[in-house]
Amino acid sequence: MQNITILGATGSIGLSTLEVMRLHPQRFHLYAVSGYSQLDKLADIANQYLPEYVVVNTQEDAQRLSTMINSDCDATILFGERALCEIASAEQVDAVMSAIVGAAGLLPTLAAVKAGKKVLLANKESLVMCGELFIDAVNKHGATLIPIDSEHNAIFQCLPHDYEYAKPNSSGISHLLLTASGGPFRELMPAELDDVTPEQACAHPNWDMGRKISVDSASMMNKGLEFIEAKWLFGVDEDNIKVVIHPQSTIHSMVQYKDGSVLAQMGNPDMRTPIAHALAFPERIESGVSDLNFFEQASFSFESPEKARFPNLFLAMRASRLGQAATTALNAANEIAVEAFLNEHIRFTDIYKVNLQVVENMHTPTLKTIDEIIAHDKACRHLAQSVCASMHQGREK
Ligand SMILES: NC(=O)C1=CN([C@@H]2O[C@H](COP(=O)(O)OP(=O)(O)OC[C@H]3O[C@@H](n4cnc5c(N)ncnc54)[C@H](OP(=O)(O)O)[C@@H]3O)[C@@H](O)[C@H]2O)C=CC1
Ligand SMILES: CC(=O)[C@@H](O)[C@H](O)COP(=O)(O)O
Ligand SMILES: [Mn+2]
Repeated sequence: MQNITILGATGSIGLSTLEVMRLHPQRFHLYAVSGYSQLDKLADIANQYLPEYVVVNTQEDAQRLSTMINSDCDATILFGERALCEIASAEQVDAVMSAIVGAAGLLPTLAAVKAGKKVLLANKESLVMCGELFIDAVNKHGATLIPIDSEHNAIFQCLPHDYEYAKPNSSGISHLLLTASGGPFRELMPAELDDVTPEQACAHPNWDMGRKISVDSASMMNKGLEFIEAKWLFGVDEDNIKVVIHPQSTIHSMVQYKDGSVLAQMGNPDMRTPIAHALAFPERIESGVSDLNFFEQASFSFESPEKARFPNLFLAMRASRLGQAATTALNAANEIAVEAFLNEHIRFTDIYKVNLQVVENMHTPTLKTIDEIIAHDKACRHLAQSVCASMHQGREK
C-alpha cells in the first residue's frame, strides 16, 4: 500500500489522481490533501476518501471546513504553507502528487524532494522558476522525480530505461520532440487575437484543464514552459528540443534517435494515463481511459509553430538560453498577466507584451539560492503588476 499526498486535490489533476486511486483501493491510500478556494469540493473529497490530513489556506478556512466534514472523517485540518510542506514531507508518505498551480507549488514540492519522496510532478512552474536548484535537490536527497505533464511523461516513457541524466548523446538520442496542440486559436490570424475572451481562451480543443494552464495553451506559453521543463527534467540543451504542432494531441511527444528511429507515446488525451503510469511505475495499471481507436482516428497532422502567431513560445526559448533569472521572470510575469487577462483587465495579446517587458528588464541577476529566487520572483511580479495596471488604465480611458 502506498500512502499518497495530493497537493492541489481540488483541481483538474488532483481530481483525476483521485479517480485513478479509486480504481485501486488495495494499492493506494490517500494520506493527505490540500485545497485552496474550493472548500465544498475539498470537504467532499475528505468525506469520501477519509485522509488523515487536510490542508487549507487560512485559519478561517480551516474552521469553515471543520463544519463541512462528516463525523466518520477524523482528518486533522491544518492551514498555510508550512502545513503544505509538512504533508509533503511526512515520514508516512510514499509519493506526492504536486498539482498546485503556479509558484505556490514550489516550496511544498521542494519539501517533498528534500524528504527524498517519490514526486509526481505536474507543477511545471517549479522547474521554470528554479530548475537547477530543484534538480540539484532531487539528486542530493535521492528523490524520485516522475513527470506528470503529458509530454514529459511521454518522453520519459520513450527514453531508454538506463538513460543517464544530461547524457542524451551517449544514449543515441538526436533530440526530443515536444508536441503542441496549437490551442483554441491555432487557426486565427495574429490580428484576430486582440479581442478573444477568457472563455474562448479556456476552451481547449482536446484537454479539460484548469484556467491558468488553458490560457497558457492558447498563447503557447504552455509549450514555452514545457520547453524549459524538458531541459531540466532530462538534462538536455535547448538545441536538443524541438516543438512540433500536432493538433489532434494523440501523440503526446516523441524521442528521435540518431539511427533514424522515432519513439512516440500515444493515447487518448486524458491525464489519467500519465497519472496511472507515474503512480504505479514501473508497473502498468488500469487508468479508466478508453483504448485509442486507430480506425476512428481521422488523421495525424503536423505543423511548424510560427513566431508571429505564438511569440510567447519563442520568448520562452530565448529566456531559457538567457538563464535562471530570465525564466523566473517569465514565469512570474506570465502568472500575473494571465490572471489580469482572466479578470478582463488586459487583452489576450497583452500577455506577451507584459512577459517581454519583464524578461527584458529582469534577466540579469545571478540567482544561487531559493531565497534569491523568491525575492526575484516577487520583484518581477511587482513590475508585471504595474505594467498590467497601466494597460488596464489605458483600456478604461
Ligand atoms: N490540468 C492538466 O491537464 C495539466 C496540468 N498541469 C499542471 O498541473 C498544475 C495544476 O493544474 P490544474 O490541475 O489544471 O489546475 P487547477 O486550477 O485545476 O487546480 C489547481 C489546484 O491548486 C490549488 N491552488 C490554487 N492556488 C493555490 C495557492 N495559492 N496555494 C495553494 N493551492 C492553490 C487549487 O485549489 P482550489 O481549486 O481549491 O482553489 C487546485 O487544487 C499546473 O501547474 C499545471 O500547469 C500539467 C499538465 C496537464
Ligand atoms: C495535458 C497537458 O499536458 C497539457 O500541458 C497539454 O499539453 C496542453 O496542450 P497544448 O499546450 O499542447 O495545447
Ligand atoms: Mn503538457
